[in-house]
Amino acid sequence: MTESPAAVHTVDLRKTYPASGPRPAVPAVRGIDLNVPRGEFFGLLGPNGAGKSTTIGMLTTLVSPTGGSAHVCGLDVVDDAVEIKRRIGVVSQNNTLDSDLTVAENLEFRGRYFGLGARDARRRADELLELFGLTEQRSGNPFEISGGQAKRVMICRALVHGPEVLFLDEPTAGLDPQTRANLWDVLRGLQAAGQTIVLTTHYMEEAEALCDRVAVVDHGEILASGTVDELKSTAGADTVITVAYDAAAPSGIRALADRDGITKVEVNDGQVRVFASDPGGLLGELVTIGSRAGVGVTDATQLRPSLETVFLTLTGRDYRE
Ligand SMILES: Nc1ncnc2c1ncn2[C@@H]1O[C@H](COP(=O)(O)OP(=O)(O)OP(=O)(O)O)[C@@H](O)[C@H]1O
Repeated sequence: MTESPAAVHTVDLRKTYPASGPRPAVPAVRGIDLNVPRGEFFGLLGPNGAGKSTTIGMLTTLVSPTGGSAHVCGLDVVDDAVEIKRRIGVVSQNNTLDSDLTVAENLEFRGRYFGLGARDARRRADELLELFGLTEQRSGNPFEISGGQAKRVMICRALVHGPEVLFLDEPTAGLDPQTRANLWDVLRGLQAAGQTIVLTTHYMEEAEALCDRVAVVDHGEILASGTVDELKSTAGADTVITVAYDAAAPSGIRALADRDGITKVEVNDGQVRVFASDPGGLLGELVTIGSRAGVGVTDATQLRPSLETVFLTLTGRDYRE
């Protein structure tokens, strides 16, 4: 038996948006290699402007690459765009439901577009609406329901034709925490049923909560990829303590770098950042070292190992900067 091709495979994938008037060309994606096997829940994680939407745009055939190659279900995103569209479902960031149609009609029309007969399209729409707890909204206008419900309708619409890969661009951006948690449950359920899912997110905790594997993207490049646990252990298993002093950091601070359990100490004027595999008592010590030198602490944070500390370790920048 031949193995079916990977859900997503890219080699040195690139996109440079051309210059326009005074605006210079934008190298949004700068050589990305991805391999997403079937059945996986894969996440592209990065801050705003990292190139996530552009990457997903190329994989879903909406944006044409300017370099490298990308295959989805073994098909080339440039040469086989029509066939790829039949094999994938796409949920974009904004509400793209048709306001002239009811919620159910949005799904039925999509079903008809993909070749289902009227009765099958209606049955499929009803099935999905029930599965997603949207039966009560079936006759409503898709712009008169909550943001979370609209997102669920968009996911239903993307699933009408039974796509092999579901792409979601920032599915929970702008949703409140409860709605986000509900949507996470929906997505987990889909994966448990065998759906391959590729999502983009700028929420660390979303990638951690959902994804089997994650690629951390910044400035159009992959900084690191792997399971969340792999990322934490290879790229930043450290707790990161940041302390702001009210004057230049005391000179004794740098000596901490020689101690077991401390990976790195960064001093930037009054701000000190300590990366530690064993952070026990360290925060108190940073305060004490300061007060001995007559320097007070104005702010202190301690981040436990997470994708956030991974990002900090990889880029030297706070994730939300
Ligand atoms: N159509 C376009 N024309 C020119 N530049 C663009 C276009 N679309 C995106 N860009 C630029 O490409 C870079 C990457 O943008 P992209 O939207 O892919 O990032 P992102 O990680 O998805 O961020 P966000 O979550 O904010 O959408 C940014 O600098 C952005 O301004």
